[in-house]
Amino acid sequence: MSIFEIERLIPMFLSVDAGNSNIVFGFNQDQSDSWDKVLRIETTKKLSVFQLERALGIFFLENRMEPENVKHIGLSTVVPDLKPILMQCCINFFGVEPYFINGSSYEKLRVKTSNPDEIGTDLMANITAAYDCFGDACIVVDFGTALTFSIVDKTGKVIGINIVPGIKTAINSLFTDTARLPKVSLEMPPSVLGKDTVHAIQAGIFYGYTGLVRGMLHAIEAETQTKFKVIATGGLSAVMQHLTGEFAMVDVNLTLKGIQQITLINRKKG
Ligand SMILES: Nc1ncnc2c1ncn2[C@@H]1O[C@H](COP(=O)(O)OP(=O)(O)OP(=O)(O)O)[C@@H](O)[C@H]1O
Ligand SMILES: CC(C)(CO)[C@@H](O)C(=O)NCCC(=O)O
Ligand SMILES: [K+]
Repeated sequence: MSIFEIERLIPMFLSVDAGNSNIVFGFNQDQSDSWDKVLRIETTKKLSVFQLERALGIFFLENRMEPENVKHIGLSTVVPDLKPILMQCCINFFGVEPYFINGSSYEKLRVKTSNPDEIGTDLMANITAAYDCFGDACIVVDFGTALTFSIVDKTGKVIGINIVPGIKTAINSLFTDTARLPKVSLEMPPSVLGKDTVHAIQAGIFYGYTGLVRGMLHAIEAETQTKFKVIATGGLSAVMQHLTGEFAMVDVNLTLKGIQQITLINRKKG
């Protein structure tokens, strides 16, 4: 049997994480913990089913993957308008109807929330995967369009959420909401003392967000009198290298994992 024939037999799970900046398609070879095949598509206002199918088609060709191998799909979207487009795209391209994560998806989980219809499904995916990993009091810090903190006690109860403008969102808002400030790249400046406008913004953002994250974690631990395991995720966790000392773990695939876990628990019969 050739390697390609073997690959053809391996069933895959697809987690779709539709956020405000990116739609992430993560492919997982059943139950294993590898998310090495990931397609990111920018979340734009006029995204069509056709555009998504074309992007998937190219990705599958490049990676020598077969749409028929995808047997199960879990879908989380925090952009309501994307739901019908993504559902249709999955049905057309894979012939599979996705499991759509919503406020009723959490009943069988070990984690509990008192606000299932309001909390973002991406945050619940993060929380599910983090608690599955630690089984203890934990905080998920997600560096996405929004910078979020999801706080879980040792019993798995979600005891709080914090939402802050994400790092890129903050940089972009300085550019769009002022007359003279430029759009700057996400780079650590040479010094905290900004000597020109670009460095002034970069230093403000990098040192400011470092302090914000440390300050939030400190305030949460002080108020709850609890020591938490802290796990970071989100594309921008990579640019906050100087914060790694704060985290027990960094896992950029946390949301994809949680989407898979919530889907499999709900799809299991009985
Ligand atoms: N390694 C990286 N280095 C720099 N920027 C990155 C990296 N990976 C992702 N990004 C950018 O970081 C931003 C955040 O990415 P991430 O996928 O965590 O969240 P997002 O999709 O923007 O958030 P949301 O899920 O809220 O839409 C995006 O604008 C993305 O383009
Ligand atoms: C906070 C974001 C934008 C993070 O992606 C998303 O989870 C969301 O839109 N949540 C809804 C509000 C809430 O979680 O309380
Ligand atoms: K995200």
